[in-house]
Amino acid sequence: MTTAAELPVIHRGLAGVVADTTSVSNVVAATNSLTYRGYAVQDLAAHCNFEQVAYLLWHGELPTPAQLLDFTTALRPRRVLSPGLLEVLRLLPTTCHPMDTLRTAVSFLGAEDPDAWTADPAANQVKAETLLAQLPTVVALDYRRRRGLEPIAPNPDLGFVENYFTMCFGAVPATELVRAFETSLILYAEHSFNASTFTARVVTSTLSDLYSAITGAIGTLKGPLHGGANEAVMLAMLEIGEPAKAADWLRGELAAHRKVMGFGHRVYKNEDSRVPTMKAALWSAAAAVEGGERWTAMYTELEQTMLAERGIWPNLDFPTGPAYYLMGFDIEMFTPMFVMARIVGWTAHIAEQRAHNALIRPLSQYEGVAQRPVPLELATRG
Ligand SMILES: CC(=O)SCCNC(=O)CCNC(=O)[C@H](O)C(C)(C)COP(=O)(O)OP(=O)(O)OC[C@H]1O[C@@H](n2cnc3c(N)ncnc32)[C@H](O)[C@@H]1OP(=O)(O)O
Ligand SMILES: O=C([O-])CC(=O)C(=O)O
Repeated sequence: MTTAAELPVIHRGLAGVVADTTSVSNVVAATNSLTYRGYAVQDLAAHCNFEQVAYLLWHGELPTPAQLLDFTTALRPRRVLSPGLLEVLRLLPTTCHPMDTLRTAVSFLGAEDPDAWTADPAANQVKAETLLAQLPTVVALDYRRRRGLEPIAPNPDLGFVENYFTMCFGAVPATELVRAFETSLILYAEHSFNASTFTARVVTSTLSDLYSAITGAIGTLKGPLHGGANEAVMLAMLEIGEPAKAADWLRGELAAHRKVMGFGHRVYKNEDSRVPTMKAALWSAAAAVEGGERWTAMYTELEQTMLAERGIWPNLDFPTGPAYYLMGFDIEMFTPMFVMARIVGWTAHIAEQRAHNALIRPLSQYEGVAQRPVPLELATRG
């Protein structure tokens, strides 16, 4: 018989477990810091565009101007979707969540790619870049088809952010909104062993293909305890309606023992390293949109009340929710837009997992009924 002293230590939710090494990014909770390949994310958000950051995460170094030109010249024409994928998207019900559209699109791209199973790092890098190029086209097309609008073709002459806005709305909005969106993509691009990245690494650890890993990661990100929180934040803000009602609403949620989406984090127990940068971007976006101060005022009320009541800080999904709303995006597109950025982190981790693979398979402590025979009266064989 196992004594209490012999029972293994169980790390529910793998909390506090260091599962492997990584050189992609470093989250340091003690100092609220996040670096991508050694660069502070705040620095990257201040000085780089999203395509530069994607290059950095994939290749380990920021691109020289010539490397950046080569990279974007190769990437931008690949935004066009195949006829097969367009047909699949046409067949999807408009009632499904856009994350289901995206998950199905990636799964189909895997089915359509005769080389999907390759183990060649260079071939998988090309696939990662194609996903970065094509996912925004899928999200924008899905947004428009739900409204009965014709798709707007991608424009290879435009940068990532400008092209995405144009495919959605036919125009590029005010500079403050463009900058806020680019900031959100940079901040969302990577965050070490979060649940969706870990999913991608688990799938990859079986030597399955990149599309399967990304399909699993999209399914994981969709949940409201992870990426789905950015949608839940805005739905809550709309339900609250007025900043003056925010504090009472929040106290009511806590009294009812409900989680308040956009607050708390598994790793950061003080402030999420990315929030001050995204909060500043939200404030600047709000100043550029009529009525924007309603959402910044509500942000402040909710943040202050949560800190006073529970000492729990907002996470990145808290400022991105209202920022995306101010940019005019439908709420159900918020998590797909997180995917458009995190595809970079996921595929960087898939490459790293493949390069130093070990099958991911933890143990469990059994607590079910003790071993017993099949009752003879229920036996159908033997
Ligand atoms: C990009 C991202 O994925 S960031 C995360 C986005 N997710 C959310 O915003 C969802 C809301 N937040 C949460 O559910 C949690 O904070 C998580 C899942 C993100 C992290 O949670 P964990 O590390 O597992 O901590 P856990 O959920 O156990 O919380 C610890 C305590 O704080 C409380 N708590 C944590 N977050 C919240 C919250 N958002 N609202 C209310 N209470 C909270 C818990 O109820 C728990 O209290 P208890 O000890 O009295 O039971
Ligand atoms: O790290 C986490 O657990 C969740 C998160 O903030 C992210 O994935 O960006």
